Amino acid sequence: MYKILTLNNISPLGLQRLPRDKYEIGSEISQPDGVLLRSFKMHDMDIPTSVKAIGRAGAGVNNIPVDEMTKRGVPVFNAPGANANAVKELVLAGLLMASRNIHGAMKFAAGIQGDDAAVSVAVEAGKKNFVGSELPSKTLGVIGLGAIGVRVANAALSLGMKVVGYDPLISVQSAWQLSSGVEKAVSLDSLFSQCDAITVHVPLIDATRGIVNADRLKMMPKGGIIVNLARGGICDDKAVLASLDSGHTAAYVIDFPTEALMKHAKVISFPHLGASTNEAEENCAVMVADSVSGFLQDGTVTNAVNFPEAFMPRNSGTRITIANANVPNMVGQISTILANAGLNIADLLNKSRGDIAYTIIDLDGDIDDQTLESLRGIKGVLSLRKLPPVA
Ligand SMILES: NC(=O)C1=CN([C@@H]2O[C@H](COP(=O)(O)OP(=O)(O)OC[C@H]3O[C@@H](n4cnc5c(N)ncnc54)[C@H](O)[C@@H]3O)[C@@H](O)[C@H]2O)C=CC1
Ligand SMILES: O=C(O)C(=O)COP(=O)(O)O
Repeated sequence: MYKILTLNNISPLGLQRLPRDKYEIGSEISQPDGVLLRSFKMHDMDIPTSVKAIGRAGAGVNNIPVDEMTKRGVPVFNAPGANANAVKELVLAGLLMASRNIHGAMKFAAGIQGDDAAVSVAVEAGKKNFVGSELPSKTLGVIGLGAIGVRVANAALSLGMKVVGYDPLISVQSAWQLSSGVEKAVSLDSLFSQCDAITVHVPLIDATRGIVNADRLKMMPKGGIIVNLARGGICDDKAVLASLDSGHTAAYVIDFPTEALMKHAKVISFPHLGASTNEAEENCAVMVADSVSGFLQDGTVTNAVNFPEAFMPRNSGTRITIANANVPNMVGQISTILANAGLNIADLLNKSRGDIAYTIIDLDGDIDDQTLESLRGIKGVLSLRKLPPVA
């Protein structure tokens, strides 16, 4: 029986992938084998040593101590692209709300009092205060061309916008999906100087913290729009507020409001709603439940942010999986210990990613505790699991 601790509500469709005869799931589980979560902040949590896998039903993993888990040999899975369409749609909504002054106009309409005739007079008199502008002929800058950024860039093109993208680390898959109509910015400064609206779709990491700052906001033409549905901290909020107050920036759309942002008339605040659609919640939960169960039951690795992809079909024997430092002669030491124990390797897969390597070994026979301890004792081994033969 595997024990799964949930730290947020996870869509039932995802939890159904973990059958009750094999999984005990709950928010109060002690000594869990796996953890499923969304935005719960795990940094201050004492993560039990029983945890073998963590599954983030979403994209961003800045709420998880990934480096610490890597040192423990614990994979952290996420759900790449599973909520990207949901975020894209809210970005477009935010862009339209800002460019058509919908936020202020709705507040005005909701505040009108009187009978139908009075309402009609107020509507016709008041609408001139909310004149907006249309998207075609405007230039959108997209920072980060991953699952979300590519979808936003392609959608903005189809709405008639000129689109400029910036992502020095763009993946081959994203490059394939990106419309050829999206122009490449040579630098962030160049992107800011040519864009009427800018949207960020990068993870919050040291390199991206504060990339939208006072100097860059000044490079934008007057009346610009900033959209941040990625993470608080990617934009320097104080600088954005100052730019809104000076009249240089027209609107700031944010999915991570703060007290100061929420009070500001030119800020459109959403309550971290980007991924909150039924479809995205289901997609994320299913994807990450499959990854976590694949790892717990078979030691396979799909969509981990800190482990190499690793899949080897299961034969009927005992399987061992080992995460270790990516240094020479680890497989040599492992196979020597197995050979000395008289164990034949039926199949073996060894993959590496950065500082970590991961090995799956199917054995012809069973492995005893002493041999497992010898393997654990190899310098550089971070975690080792023995998976019973498939029934
Ligand atoms: N508001 C919400 O509910 C949601 C927010 N997000 C946020 O959006 C972020 C992006 O999500 P996805 O597009 O799914 O991730 P992704 O991993 O597919 O794309 C991120 C892109 O950022 C690029 N990048 C990394 N560092 C960069 C840098 N310094 N400059 C420019 N580009 C850089 C990467 O090369 C990659 O192409 C997530 O990390 C998360 O923080 C994601 C989903 C929902
Ligand atoms: O996937 C992400 O990065 C998100 O920010 C979504 O967060 P949530 O799952 O809605 O708490």
